[in-house]
This record gives sequence, structure tokens and C-alpha cells, in this order.
Amino acid sequence: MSEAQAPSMNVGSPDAPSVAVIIPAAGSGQRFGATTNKLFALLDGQPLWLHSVRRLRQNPMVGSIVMAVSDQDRVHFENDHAADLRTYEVQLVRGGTERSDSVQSALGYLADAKERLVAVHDAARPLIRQRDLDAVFTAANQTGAAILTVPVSGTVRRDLGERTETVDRRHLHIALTPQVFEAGLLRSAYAKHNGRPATDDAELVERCGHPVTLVCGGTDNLKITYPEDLIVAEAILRSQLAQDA
Ligand SMILES: Nc1ccn([C@@H]2O[C@H](COP(=O)(O)OP(=O)(O)OP(=O)(O)O)[C@@H](O)[C@H]2O)c(=O)n1
Ligand SMILES: C[C@](O)(CO)[C@H](O)COP(=O)(O)O
Repeated sequence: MSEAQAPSMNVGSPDAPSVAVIIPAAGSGQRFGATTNKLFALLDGQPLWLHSVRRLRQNPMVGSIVMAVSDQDRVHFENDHAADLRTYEVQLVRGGTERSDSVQSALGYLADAKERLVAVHDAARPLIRQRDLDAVFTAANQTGAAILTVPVSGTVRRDLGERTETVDRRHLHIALTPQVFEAGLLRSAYAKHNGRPATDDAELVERCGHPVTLVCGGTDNLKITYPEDLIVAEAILRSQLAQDA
């Protein structure tokens, strides 16, 4: 069950979806601790990955959707979820060792895509709201690069080994997804990626010297990382459905 039909703002021509979506889904879910990919865990009876796909497909600005999956999961997707992949028009591509490798693989598949923007959204973030999608799509349409973030809510400390120090959190944000970019900019950033680790896509764009707009998003845009996150996600989903009822 996806978010109730919250009307999403159309930020462009309703006839020409302008956002291609890459969904990295090829991780191993080590921190989740399951024997299978955490993205097959059920939230309200549906696998996590399907919640993310359905919410993205629900947005009128979304055109192509490409999901990067591991070789061992591909059989599961194709055997057990072929109908859903067809229904939501999702293309599968081979993921890679790192998240950035998976995104780069999907970018290659989108080489001839017609959409002006490319959004990268973790399959592990099933609770993304339409209003957050609209906001980050609009911002990226204006600036060429925009990501959803939330402010740091706790106190942050840096471990220096022999001592620790408190970090001023007033200018600190936690990056979320979608991370949305003008297609050529993201391709250029990945073309220059020399393998130096990057845990998100915005870092690669920043390395090219392009500013990234931070868009304050909902704290309910949880990334399912640890088993207990699923319990929290169930509560958030119930709250979202109640709000949108
Ligand atoms: N090589 C990888 C690693 C991660 N991901 C995807 O990137 C998203 C965010 O990654 P994370 O939450 O860290 O997932 P895992 O890498 O699976 O988790 P862990 O680090 O605990 O193994 C997830 O949707 C994951 O499937 C991916 O497509 N390819
Ligand atoms: C992209 C991301 O979700 C932004 O917070 C995060 O960096 C993914 O990191 P992970 O280690 O792959 O979960």
C-alpha cells in the first residue's frame, strides 16, 4: 500500500515527464543482518523496493525508472516480481560493488534518455513523500543540482583518537535521497569519478565544482538500514496514511 493519493504538484509539462529515476537496489544489506537483501523485507505486506518504486511512479514528473540490482537478486526480481516491474515500467540493470558503481551502471542505460533531469533515490527509502519529490524536482529544475536533507538534530562529536571534540551542528545536514541533477552534469561527474569513495551522488557533483542546493525534507524519509528501522517505518507509514486519508 503506497502513500494515499496525495496530489503531487506538477512542476512541468504534464505531457513530458522530465525526470528519469535511478534506484540503487544492489546492496547486500549487511547492517540489516538478514540472509536475503533487506529490500525484500515486507512493509505493510509489500517489499521495501516496491514501496519506493510505486511512490516514484506516482509522481507525474517521473518518466524512465531504472533499478540497479545484484546478479543474485535479479533472478528473484524476474521470477517473483515480473508483473510489478512491468506494471510500474521499471528496467533492471546490473548493480556494482559500491553504490556509486550501481548508479554509474544505470546512468549508462539512460545514455539516450530524453528526460532533462536524473534523480537517484535509494530503494531503501520507501517512505518518500510526494511533496518532497515535488520540492527537490523543482529545485533541481532551477539550479541543476538539488538534494533532500534534514538538519542534524543531536549533538555531533568528532573522535580524534586521544580526544574528542564537539562539532558545531548549525550548518550540518544529513543528506537524503532523491538527489536530482541535470543529466549532463551527473554524467560528467561520474565520468570524472576516479574511484575515490563517495557515499552519495552530490559529493561527486561537488567535486566538479558545481553547487548543490539543499532542500529541507521530511524526517520520515527514513533509510531502512538496521532491523529496528522496519519497526519505525511501520509506524511512519501508518502516520502518513492517516494524514493523507
Ligand atoms: N553496491 C551497492 C550498495 C548499495 N546500493 C543501494 O544503495 C542504497 C543505500 O545503500 P545502503 O542503505 O547502505 O544499503 P546496503 O549497502 O545494502 O546496506 P549495508 O551497507 O548495510 O550493506 C540501497 O538501496 C542499496 O540497495 C546499491 O545499489 N549498490
Ligand atoms: C545516499 C545516502 O542515502 C544519503 O544519505 C547515503 O549516503 C547512502 O549511504 P549508504 O552507506 O550506502 O547507506
